Amino acid sequence: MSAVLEAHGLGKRYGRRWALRDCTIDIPEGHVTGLVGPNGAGKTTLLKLATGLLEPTTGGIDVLGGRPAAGPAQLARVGFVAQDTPVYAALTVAEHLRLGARLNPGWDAALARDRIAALGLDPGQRAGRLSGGQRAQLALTLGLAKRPDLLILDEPVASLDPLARREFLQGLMEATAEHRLSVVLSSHLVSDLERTCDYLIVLVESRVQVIGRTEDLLAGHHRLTGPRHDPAAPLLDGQVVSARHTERQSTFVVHGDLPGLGPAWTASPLGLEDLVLAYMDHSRLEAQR
Ligand SMILES: Nc1ncnc2c1ncn2[C@@H]1O[C@H](COP(=O)(O)OP(=O)(O)OP(=O)(O)O)[C@@H](O)[C@H]1O
Repeated sequence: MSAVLEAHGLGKRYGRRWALRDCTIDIPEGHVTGLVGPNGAGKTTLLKLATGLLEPTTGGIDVLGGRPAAGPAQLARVGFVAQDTPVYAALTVAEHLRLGARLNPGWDAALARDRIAALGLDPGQRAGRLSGGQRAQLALTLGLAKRPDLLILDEPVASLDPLARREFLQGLMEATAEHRLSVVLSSHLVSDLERTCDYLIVLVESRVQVIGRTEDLLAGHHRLTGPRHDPAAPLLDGQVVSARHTERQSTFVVHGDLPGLGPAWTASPLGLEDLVLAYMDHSRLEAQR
């Protein structure tokens, strides 16, 4: 299966500060990939490198087997909805669709029209008068009607209320199921991605912490809980993602095969949010510095 996005040793520096470092990524086609990380982690930088809006300082990145924005054919295959869902405030919804038709060779006019109708948007309404959620939906419609092979969305739901968020992500999932489409979607909220994404990248402090299919990641991580300072504590060489201790108890998030556990220890599965939080754990990041 070919990669929609492949990066090796990718880095981007602004002045003396690295926004992205040593980034090695391989995303196979056909996935909805969640790019998760706190504010300032480097998510937008990675997405801009993928769309050719930025040039790498180190390493390289291929998108759909070619250099980002290498030419008209490559540009037509990648859709990008930037942060804050940019639309033209003075143009109406219908004018946006006409502009999309003029700018994109593979424009699917029926898809755009039907989606706008299904959303109940008034074609004569100026985009500046739409709500944040409606603007996001308009921007998503423009991205989908371009009929790209890869759609890149930078924090598309950040400004939406929970209901609008759910509707937006639902619309995105339906669209990806209907048209053969890979999606990379950034967010700093894991709960948004739990239902939507089947591939995950956790990016913290400019570095990729973990990447893979969500079901493999969830199957390959456990929470271990047991007594603190236990001489019979499990051997966890190199497996610990995060460690928390109270006076009496230790809790570890570990990856890989479960070690042998003494009777005082329990292992339990992790949810996606716990997994992401473990990789964001501050003490883990301290150790990387
Ligand atoms: N044009 C720029 N000039 C200098 N530094 C920048 C520039 N753009 C981003 N940075 C820095 O690079 C780092 C990564 O920024 P980036 O926007 O990629 O993060 P992010 O994960 O998308 O954050 P957010 O969730 O807040 O959007 C930050 O420390 C940011 O301050």
